[in-house]
Amino acid sequence: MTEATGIVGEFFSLKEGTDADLLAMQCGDFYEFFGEDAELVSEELDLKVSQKSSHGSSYPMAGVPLDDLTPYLKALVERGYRVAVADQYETDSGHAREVVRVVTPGTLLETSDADAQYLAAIVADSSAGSADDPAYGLAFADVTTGRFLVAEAGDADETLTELYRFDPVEVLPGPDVRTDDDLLNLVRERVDATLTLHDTEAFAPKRATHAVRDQFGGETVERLAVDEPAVAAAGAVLDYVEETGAGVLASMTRIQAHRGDDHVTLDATTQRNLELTETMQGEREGSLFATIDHTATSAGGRLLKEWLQRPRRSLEVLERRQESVAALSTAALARDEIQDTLGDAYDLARLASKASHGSADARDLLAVQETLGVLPAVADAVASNPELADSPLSGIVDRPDRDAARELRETLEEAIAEEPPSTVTQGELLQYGYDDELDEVIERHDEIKGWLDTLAEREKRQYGLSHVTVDRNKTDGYYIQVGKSAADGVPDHYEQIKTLKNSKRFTTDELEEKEREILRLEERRGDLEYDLFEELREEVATRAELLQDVGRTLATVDALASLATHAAENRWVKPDLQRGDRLDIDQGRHPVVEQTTEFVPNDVRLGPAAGAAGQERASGRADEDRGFLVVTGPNMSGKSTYMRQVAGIVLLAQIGSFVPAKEAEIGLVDGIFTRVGALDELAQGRSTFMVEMSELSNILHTATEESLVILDEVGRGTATYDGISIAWAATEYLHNEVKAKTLFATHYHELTGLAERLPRVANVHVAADERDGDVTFLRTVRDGPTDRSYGIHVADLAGVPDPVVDRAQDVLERLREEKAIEAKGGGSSEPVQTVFDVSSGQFRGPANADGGERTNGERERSERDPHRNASRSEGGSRSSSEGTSDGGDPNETLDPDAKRVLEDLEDIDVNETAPVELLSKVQEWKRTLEEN
Ligand SMILES: Nc1ncnc2c1ncn2[C@@H]1O[C@H](COP(=O)(O)OP(=O)(O)OP(=O)(O)O)[C@@H](O)[C@H]1O
Repeated sequence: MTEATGIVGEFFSLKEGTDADLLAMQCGDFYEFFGEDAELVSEELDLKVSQKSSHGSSYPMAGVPLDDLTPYLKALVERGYRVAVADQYETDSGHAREVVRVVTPGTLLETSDADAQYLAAIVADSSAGSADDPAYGLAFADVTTGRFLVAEAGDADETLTELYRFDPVEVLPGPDVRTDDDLLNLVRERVDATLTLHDTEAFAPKRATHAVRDQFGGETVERLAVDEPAVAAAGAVLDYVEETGAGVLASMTRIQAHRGDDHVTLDATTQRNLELTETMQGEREGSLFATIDHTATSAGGRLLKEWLQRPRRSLEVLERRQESVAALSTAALARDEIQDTLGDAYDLARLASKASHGSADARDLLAVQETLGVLPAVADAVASNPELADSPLSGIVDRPDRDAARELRETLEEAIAEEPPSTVTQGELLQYGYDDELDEVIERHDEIKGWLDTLAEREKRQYGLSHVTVDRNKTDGYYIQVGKSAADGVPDHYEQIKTLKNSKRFTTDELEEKEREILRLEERRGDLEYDLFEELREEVATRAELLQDVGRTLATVDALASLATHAAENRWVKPDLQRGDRLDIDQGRHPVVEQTTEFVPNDVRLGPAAGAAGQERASGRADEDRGFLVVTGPNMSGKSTYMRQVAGIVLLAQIGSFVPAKEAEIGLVDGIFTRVGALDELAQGRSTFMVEMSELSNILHTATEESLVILDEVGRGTATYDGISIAWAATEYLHNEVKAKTLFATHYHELTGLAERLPRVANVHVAADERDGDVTFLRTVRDGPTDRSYGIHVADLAGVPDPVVDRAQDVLERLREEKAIEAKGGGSSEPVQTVFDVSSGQFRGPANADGGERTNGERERSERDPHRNASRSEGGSRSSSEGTSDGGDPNETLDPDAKRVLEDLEDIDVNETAPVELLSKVQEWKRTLEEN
């Protein structure tokens, strides 16, 4: 195919010169795809394929009109393709074509998504970190807004954390990273980004440093104070943006270092577990962000999301935000007014990028003008409310150069027409009075237009004609149309051009001359306006930094007003932020669950007691220093919700938000770490236990004394004894070595004993009430451990058939009575594991585990109440009601499926089976019983 000549040959040779997946080549008024590209595009976008013959061969061809390329490009890039665009231009000898741009996920400007669209680069730093786990330098650029950041990560985990936080759409791995399959696989797994191999030389430190200096100024590298790999990553990103021809370098006006130290560490797992921006099921609805987002603008929403993903550690920064939120939450009317005003604002940072790229049209500049006008309106609203005027908001609205913003707004106001068209080549973009030459053209144009508008009237009067109209169309140009009845009476100088059913069309020399002039003027006006508009657009592009400043200010006010709205509408309070270890939340609630549930508030207290009388709430012991809470309670009681609520409140406090509580004192944390159930990973085919342990390992390595750690059922991915041992050891380590504030929910009641041994460990439990076999969840957290798990009750609630529930109850009671786990061998001081032989209902010691004499447990199963099953049979399943009223062996009367389930149940060794496995067993039994 590559031997094709002519236009197809040109296509293939241009395609060969680019590493893009697809090429769209301009051919006159169309962009065409040929060969395989045509087939692929037609499949993806439902385009019609035709055949193009070229020198005896035929090639598939698909095309889109010139002006329609953008939506097709967008759709292809969003499907992960990189698309090269070749434009046609005139030469002395005809046409030539050249690739002017490669559009990729990270360089697509035409996005309709409000989220940031980061392009990232990762460079390994083998001089730092260990040889097999080096440090990394990272750069993130959002071409749609011009935002540019560099960051450093100590190891691969931190790299993934940053990637997850910025959620890039395209990643450029540096030369060393390309060969690191483990890291690349993790990147692929964690972020939904296209991986692009960009020219290795662009990552070379010298070249990259040059690029960074050229773009951001001579002192940049020193100012950023980051190591070479981060600069290399930034340089590679700049090079890539330039090479792909996105043309937005002008809007990249600033580079900032994103420092982990300024932010709360939130590893990728924690961001996911806390459902910050999407739920575990991947839905936006139900996430913390969706719950608290009341922003009026897309830039405000983007900023609020960024705050959630990057909570702060600086008390000063947070207190400033809090003060603004506090002022806005009480000044309800002013807040409404500000939010209304913000409703008129457009996304200035994105408009600045479009102006730099040269794709902004007159409506975009009008949007810039209108949005610049929002700033003084917001500033006035702030100034005229004493509470807001006294808050840090006054400083925020004064931060951009307000005079420069006003001047640019006035320039645009004088220039842009009130309702400009979306095309920029056909005039009517600019106002009268903006340019003398243009004014002359407009005046002359208006004059002729006036002459044309009154021509019909004049002709009627002068020649006594009725039914005369003057109009214009593409084929006839301007014409005088006369009704049939009057058409015979037209003067001689009328020249007939067309006969219609009820009328005739004429022209005159004078009309033709005016037509020529008006066409000439229109063309002149189009050219002149385009030139003037381009100058104006360039002027706007040079003010990119100002636009970004104003955009950021409006977004900040929007995000703060959103926090204030949520606080006011949901009775949230301002937390008292402090340095130190205290965490004292009075009647806290879960920020998301409280929206849909009658929520029972709960207290939490961790860290040193204040000693004041008021601190006796949660524990009743004001003097203790508790740093580690073991949270027990029945299944479904609310343990996870309680712990997530604590993490959520701390996180909200550290973005400057109010929190769902009656009162809260919060010692700032440097990181929030969570490890919660990993059932979701099972679906991805990873070992649950392996995932659980690597997450635990990460926490034990990374958390510090100032961190908050949430562990939900660590150890349940393995057999009970292993699980308990791991949970026990992890608790000791977190308590003694790491000293992080920790909440640990567990079903291992053995762990509650740790409170006796470790001074800062305390037990709390989520209470449930059991009366006559019915369990009521109270959702209240109380001090002390719980004694039971009520798991069987939950199995019952979930619809597990009665015989299974009853049998489980039976086994449980026996285990309790016989204290199986605590049993000791006869006379020996060594603990001996005892096996409960479910078929005989007896306990056996290890020596005779194969069926010998029993050493523990005297009571025979037959001694037990044989009617137990019958007592639950009312309304129960068929097998239970058939079974047990005659006092014989209940199993005898069961059908074969139910028997098989019971046999299975008997075979299973509860202590040596992972809970997850048990759960799937129960599901299998349930299915078997339901099917018959
Ligand atoms: N304080 C509360 N007020 C009202 N509803 C609550 C409260 N806490 C939890 N719930 C609700 O109770 C249900 C169970 O909560 P959760 O999942 O936290 O229980 P759990 O004890 O962690 O369960 P398991 O041990 O089975 O994992 C959820 O539907 C939750 O919305």
